Amino acid sequence: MRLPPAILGNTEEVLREVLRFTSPADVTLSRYFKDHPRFGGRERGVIAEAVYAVLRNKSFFTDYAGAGNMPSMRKLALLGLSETVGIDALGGLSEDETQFLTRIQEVDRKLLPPQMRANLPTWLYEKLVAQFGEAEALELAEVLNTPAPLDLRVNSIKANRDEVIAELAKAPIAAEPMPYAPLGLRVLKKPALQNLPLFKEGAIEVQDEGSQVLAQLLGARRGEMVVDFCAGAGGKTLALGATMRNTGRLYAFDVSEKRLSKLKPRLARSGLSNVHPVLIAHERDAKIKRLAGKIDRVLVDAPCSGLGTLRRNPDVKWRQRPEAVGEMQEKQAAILDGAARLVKNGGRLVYATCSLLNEENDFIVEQFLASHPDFELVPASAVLAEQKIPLEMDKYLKMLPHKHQTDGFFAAVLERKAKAKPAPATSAASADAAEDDAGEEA
Ligand SMILES: C[S@@+](CC[C@H](N)C(=O)[O-])C[C@H]1O[C@@H](n2cnc3c(N)ncnc32)[C@H](O)[C@@H]1O
Repeated sequence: MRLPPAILGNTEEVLREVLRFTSPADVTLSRYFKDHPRFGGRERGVIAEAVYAVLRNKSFFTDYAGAGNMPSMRKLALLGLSETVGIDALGGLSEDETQFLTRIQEVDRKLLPPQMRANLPTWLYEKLVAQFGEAEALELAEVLNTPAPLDLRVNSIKANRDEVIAELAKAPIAAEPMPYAPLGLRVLKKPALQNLPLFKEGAIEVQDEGSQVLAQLLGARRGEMVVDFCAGAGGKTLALGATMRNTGRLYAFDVSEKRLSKLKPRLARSGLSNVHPVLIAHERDAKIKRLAGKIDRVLVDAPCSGLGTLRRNPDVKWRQRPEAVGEMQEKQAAILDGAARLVKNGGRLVYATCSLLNEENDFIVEQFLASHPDFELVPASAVLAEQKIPLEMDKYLKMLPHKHQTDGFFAAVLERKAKAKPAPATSAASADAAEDDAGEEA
């Protein structure tokens, strides 16, 4: 079905605003749709997808939209729309516009210069090539520039995976179990879920498979004291609460009141009563102090560049600055250090990000281990085996879009060494051992 010709002008209008990069693209789009309430669901979807297509392909599109007399923003809007719905669905195009789109469709994108093919800013392209090598960086970039699938987590407090598949099928919505997350389902199209009883009653939550695996890596158990240090709107908190079978105590800390407030309705739907949201001022807040050394498991899902989520947030690559990565590192190290104080002897601390950059991942963990000799790394491979998750990993969990069809996630499991029992001071040897122990704890 052909789209109304006016949609081109609207896409151009909102695109101009989005490409100023003064706020996240989803925020600008929601504001625009609020100001233009006449759009139906389909039109909103088409405009939003066209804007996202431009963000994903910006290097290539801007290069081709630069030449000629047609205004470049109109060309970008045309390119975004034709990428999403195809040229034939666009009504009222001039001959010039049709010719322009046909010419671009004929370009073999595989022959473009590598960075244009990757559609990444220079600084990021260079970092990814240095880390992965050019061939893999291009493979990664290609997947990062495609829309993410829709993943669900079944809330095991309310239902099991088979029940949810059967219930979705009645809608009818096709969903299949995911390979790594034991409660994960991938929905084959992208239907609206908000009005389904399954959603309203808290039997399902939208959550990327990688995020589900990451929560699982903490290994939270029934009756434990657990802290989700950077809980945000609670994506991982809800998964942890269900893993704990709604027992024990799960503190959800965050410095953002706005984000924590988004956790509240999700919590109400989930049926969990073991979660305690706590607004903290910073990672050394006095509210944290009283829990020092008492917590079994702490998750630090640290604030990061978010570059692992480009499939969902393609504007991030254009909005993020290389200098910001350095600022993030300082914050990440400080939060990890603050959170580590909570962990009891023998307890576990998981440091995680949704970044692809070693600087925010391996580097932060290595720096932490060097300055915290009372912690040691537990290889992710061992924890995944414990959790029966069929993923081949080494020291760290590294979920990658081109390998695992998830967002990019990093996680490291750190364990506070159990304090050795004081040896009876009857011999010189045991006195030496006690002294060594004291040195380690200092
Ligand atoms: C990656 S997001 C967390 C996402 C969340 N865990 C989820 O699964 O939906 C990082 C969070 O860290 C929070 N944050 C930033 N600085 C913090 C600090 N010093 N202490 C605790 N949380 C902090 C941010 O407000 C943000 O919500």
